[in-house]
Order: sequence, then C-alpha cells, then structure tokens
Amino acid sequence: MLNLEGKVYVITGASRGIGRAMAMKLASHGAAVVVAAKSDKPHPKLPGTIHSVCDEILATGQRALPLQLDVRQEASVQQMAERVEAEFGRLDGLINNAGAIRLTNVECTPVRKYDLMFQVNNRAVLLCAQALLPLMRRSGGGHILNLSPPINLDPKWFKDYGPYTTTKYGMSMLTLGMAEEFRGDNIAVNSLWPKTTIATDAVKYEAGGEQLFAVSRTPQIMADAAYTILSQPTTQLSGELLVDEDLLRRFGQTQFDHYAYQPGTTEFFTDLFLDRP
Ligand SMILES: NC(=O)c1ccc[n+]([C@@H]2O[C@H](COP(=O)([O-])OP(=O)(O)OC[C@H]3O[C@@H](n4cnc5c(N)ncnc54)[C@H](O)[C@@H]3O)[C@@H](O)[C@H]2O)c1
Repeated sequence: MLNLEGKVYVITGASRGIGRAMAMKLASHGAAVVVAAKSDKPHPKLPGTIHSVCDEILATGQRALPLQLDVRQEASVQQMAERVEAEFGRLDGLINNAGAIRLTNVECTPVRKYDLMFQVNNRAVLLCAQALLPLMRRSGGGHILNLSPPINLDPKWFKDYGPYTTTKYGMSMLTLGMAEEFRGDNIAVNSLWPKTTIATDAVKYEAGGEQLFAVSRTPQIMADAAYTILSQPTTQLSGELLVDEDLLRRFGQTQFDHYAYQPGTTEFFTDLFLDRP
C-alpha cells in the first residue's frame, strides 16, 4: 500500500457520492485533498457539502481544503489553481469527477441541459487540466483521472441516455490524447469506468426507479480503483480506459461492496458482494 503522505490531490465534485468516497480514501492513505464542488451550500435534495466532507477528513487528522469551484467558469478554475498553489505549493493529481447527469434520450433533452452536460462532463476536463498543468509540472508530474460512464455498451446507454453518454465518451477521447501529450511531463492520464451503476444519492434521485440498480455497487469500488491508479508509477499506467472491477482484480482485489435494490421500496441496502466468475 503506497503511503500518500506529502501528496496533494484536487478532486472536483467531491461534496458527495463518488468524489466524496475518493477524497476519504486518499486522505486515509495520508494525502491532503482539495475538496472542490460547485456550491458550499447543501443541495436541496442530496446530502453532503464541501465542508461536511472536509470535516470528515479533518476528524481523521489529515489535511483537507474546501473549495467552491464552478468547472464551467474559466475564472473560477483559474482561481482554484492559484489557491491550490498558495495553500500547498504543489499538486500530485487531479481527479475530474464533477459530473452533470441527466438520463434522457435525444428527444427529451433540452438543449440547455445538453450544453450543461457538455460543459461539466467534457469541456471542464480541458479547463482544469490547462489551469493545473503548470503546477503539476513544477511538482515533477502526477496523475489526471477522468470519470466515465458505465462501460456498458448496451444500446440502451446510447438510445435512452445518448446525450449524457456522448459527453462522457468524448471526454474519454480527450483522455487518450492528453496521455500522449503529457507523457514527456511525467503526467499519467487515464479514465475510470464503473462496470455497473454506482448507487449514489444523485443517481438514485435522477433515475427515480429500480432498473438501474439491478446490479450496482457503492462508491467504495471507485475509491479503491482511484487509489490503485494514483499509486502506480506514471510511466506504467497511462492512456488507458480502465474499468473499476477489472483493474482491481488485476491488483488482487476480489471482494466488492454491492448495492441491492429492494423492488417496490425506496430503500437500498448494502451487503458484501463476493467473488463473481
Ligand atoms: N453514479 C454512477 O453510476 C456513475 C457512473 C458512471 C460515471 N459516473 C460519474 O462519476 C462522477 C460522480 O458521480 P456521482 O454519482 O457521485 O454524482 P453526484 O451528482 O453525486 O456528484 C456530482 C458532483 O459534481 C459537482 N458538480 C456538478 N456541477 C459542477 C460544476 N459546474 N462545478 C463544480 N462541481 C460540479 C456536484 O457539486 C457534486 O459534488 C460524475 O462525473 C458521473 O458522471 C457516475
């Protein structure tokens, strides 16, 4: 297990869900974490804020910085980069996790929602990378990790959720390009895809139904996968579209949390999902 003491990571969209789980995981291995998200206020329907996540991390004795950031705004992203430099003087990794999820087909997606998803899920990866690249270079390199949709090439993802899926698949192409572009800077760039839906509060709320949760997991598997990726030497793992479960199996993990949906209820429960063939 690599100790991340002395290392600093920016995680966008870390006020809840997968981003929160990743922040907690990296902090548990000694890293300082910049917990960035759009608002410093609670979401009207969803739990978690940048402050509540930082409080959880600070309670474990690690360093965390709450940072209000709108990844759609160039000025906000630039201010974030300046703040990170002023607070920590270095940066070892950027996790582009902020996401806008609207699970609708082409006919039912308002253009302004498509623009929003494109800006948050795709364009922001370019903005954040541009702003943080100089500091990562001065820190000797590091990792960029981009969050992708489930690697479920079932036509459903294109037919029913085409607009969301497209913004994310474009981001994966950016990932491959950046990996080549930044290789000489000792910066590894990968994207991480969950094999199944991750039952975060946002997805439960957005889906409002059960079909997405027939097989799904808690955010923990994504946090474990992110830690594993960031622990690898930049020269050994870059330019890959990684799938959470497959990656972890490659590194010896065979047990994963499983979120099981109880049909007809709005309750979810977790149990331990043992090795599957
Ligand atoms: N949950 C899943 O099944 C699943 C599957 C595949 C990919 N993903 C991706 O993983 C990421 C996290 O998913 P989640 O389910 O935890 O989502 P979530 O909605 O719980 O979290 C999204 C986070 O992004 C932040 N955010 C949104 N717009 C922002 C903006 N303009 N500027 C800064 N921050 C902004 C929110 O404040 C929040 O912290 C997303 O990119 C999502 O697309 C999720």
